[in-house]
Amino acid sequence: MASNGNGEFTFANGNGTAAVANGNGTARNGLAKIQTQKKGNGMCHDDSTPPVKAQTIDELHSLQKKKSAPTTPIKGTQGGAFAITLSEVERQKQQLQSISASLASLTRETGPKVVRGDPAKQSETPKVSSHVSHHHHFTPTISVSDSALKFTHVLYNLSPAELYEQAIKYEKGSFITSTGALATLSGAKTGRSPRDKRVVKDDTTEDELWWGRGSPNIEMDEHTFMVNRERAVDYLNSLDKVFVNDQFLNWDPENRIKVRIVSARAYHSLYMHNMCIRPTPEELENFGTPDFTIYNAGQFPCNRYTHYMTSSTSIDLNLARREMVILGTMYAGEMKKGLFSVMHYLMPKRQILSLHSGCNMGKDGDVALFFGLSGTGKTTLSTDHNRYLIGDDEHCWTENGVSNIEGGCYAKCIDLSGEKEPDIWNAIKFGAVLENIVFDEHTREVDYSDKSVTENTRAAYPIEYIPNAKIPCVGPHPKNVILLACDAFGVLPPVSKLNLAQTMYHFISGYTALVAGTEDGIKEPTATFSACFGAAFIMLHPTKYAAMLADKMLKHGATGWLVNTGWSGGSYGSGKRIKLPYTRRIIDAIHDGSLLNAKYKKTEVFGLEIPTEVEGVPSEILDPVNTWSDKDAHNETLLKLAGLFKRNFETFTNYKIGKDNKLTEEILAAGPNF
Ligand SMILES: Nc1ncnc2c1ncn2[C@@H]1O[C@H](COP(=O)(O)OP(=O)(O)O)[C@@H](O)[C@H]1O
Ligand SMILES: C=C(OP(=O)(O)O)C(=O)O
Ligand SMILES: [Ca+2]
Ligand SMILES: [Mn+2]
Repeated sequence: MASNGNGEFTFANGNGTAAVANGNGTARNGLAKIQTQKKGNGMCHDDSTPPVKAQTIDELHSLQKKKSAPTTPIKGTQGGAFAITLSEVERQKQQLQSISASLASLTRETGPKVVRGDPAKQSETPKVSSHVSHHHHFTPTISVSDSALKFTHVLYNLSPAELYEQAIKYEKGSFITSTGALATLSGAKTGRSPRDKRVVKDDTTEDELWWGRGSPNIEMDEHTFMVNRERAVDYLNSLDKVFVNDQFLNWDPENRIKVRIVSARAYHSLYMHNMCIRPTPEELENFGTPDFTIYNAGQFPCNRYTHYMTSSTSIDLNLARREMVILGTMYAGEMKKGLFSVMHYLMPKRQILSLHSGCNMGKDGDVALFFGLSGTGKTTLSTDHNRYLIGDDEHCWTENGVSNIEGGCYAKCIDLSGEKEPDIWNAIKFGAVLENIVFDEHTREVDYSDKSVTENTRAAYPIEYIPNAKIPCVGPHPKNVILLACDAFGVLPPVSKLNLAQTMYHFISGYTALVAGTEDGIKEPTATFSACFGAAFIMLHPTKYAAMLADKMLKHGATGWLVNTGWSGGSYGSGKRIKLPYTRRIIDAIHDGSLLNAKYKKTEVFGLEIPTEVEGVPSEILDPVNTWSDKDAHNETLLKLAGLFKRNFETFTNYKIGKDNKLTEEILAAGPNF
């Protein structure tokens, strides 16, 4: 090695001849020239790029992360860096105390000690906060349990990127797909467990809620709730770390609910980050005490020796305590739909109607609601490239119009295709959670047709991932109320115009059909009736919601429609599902008003008004009987379904709907006649 006199060194190459630098920095023999320069201190430096401003690797790594911009100081503190620091410290302390109170055992006097941050990052000096009961002052005694000595690390409102890192590092089954979504597994449960959803029956709820036959509210007592709550809290505190999300529900600022979700998995934290409304830094600063708290200890089972427990899963709602406990299921939809149940209790108390529906708005401000049970098309049809998306699943209807309860969408993605549903397809990118999908182990490309894990594969993404989402997610009073039924019998028309009594009849019935093959033992289409198209989530008697809907539809002149997104040309097995583009044409014709003034005829048995023509849809499919080759089979199936409707409605014949008997009588008469 020799200096050439101007600070450059040349290296001898392999065959003993010196490589000579040429003018443009490349050695003549093709090897890159290594340039160095003599500095004042006589040491050698590579000056092709400015030197890094670090002396050690640790220092270098510390340069990589910039401190997040300081959030604005709490109102009332005067400017100056010192004041900001103080209030920031005080605010963080209050926040930790609030979380500590959430996680406190209700039987032990002290603990847990909560500390902010990842336990893996030892360098962070812990800001500890320990919950001390109001009744006792903390004095260490021998009765202090180990759990009171242990830190609970809290990962508070992490960003999607941080949650990705947590999931990938610590949760088996977490992967990044080729489009940047986080693929996860929800474990043994890949759908909701309605038979394990319990509600505390106390003096108040006994009178207020819907109990008994048909009701989704399976009773439990206060004590059993506390047993399960303690089990969940102890489990969460035994972990290295827990995730805490403080977020909002409902885009209507007057009726916004503050929710806290304490969970054990980054997957659950990211899911709720996407599904609830995300607070701004300022809103988070002034968050205070949550209105409702979820303890998600889903990995941990409930104790079968506990009273009322009938399986290892229990989803427990205590309205008085404003708490929900989840044991024995990691299906994320329990959290979303659990909070929806809470809204179905809180909102009607304020004369606000809560709706299990999608909602979108046209360019001219016309709003449509899409009611329907799981898989009937709420998400698919409310996500419409020509309209503004207000929300895909949960809404409120107030004196002022509609508002979305959530901040995200939860789409079924079995057989999802980019051509048919481009907006949902494109929303599955960085930040989106993909549950139980199957992907290529090398390319990480998702195979949406693969049902190996479950048929109920799902994508959860923030609503702003849909390009024409309406933010804030509110709109004026609905013009059209569309009831979706996926009729696997193939006898309901693709579209019917309903009068108010019919709308109420079908709303209370809440019909859809499960198809054979999805559940063991189901050999033919099975009718499901779920009052208000969401019996699993309502808390009051269905007639309460129905009366409110009738009232609002009448007042605002909304038109009801029944749309069959299910089978045509025969039942499941012989017929086919109605093509999505046809359903979309029908929905377009409802939105643009053309269907309101079309020519109609009345069907037999159900007495439904069906149009004779819809633009872009073959006219022969509009009356189902035309599509069946075996007319006798059609008539038989039609009567069979009508019978099921009748039998289901018997439960409601003794109830009055609304203030006058006239509406009740009209609704009873609006069902099938035969
Ligand atoms: N004609 C149709 N109308 C609506 N959805 C259809 C139709 N045919 C097939 N589908 C499929 O049915 C599913 C509807 O699911 P989704 O919109 O998520 O329902 P929901 O939100 O009501 O649970 C989607 O996978 C969609 O692609
Ligand atoms: C999450 C759910 O909602 P939907 O199927 O209506 O989208 C569910 O029912 O579990
Ligand atoms: Ca549903
Ligand atoms: Mn949906």
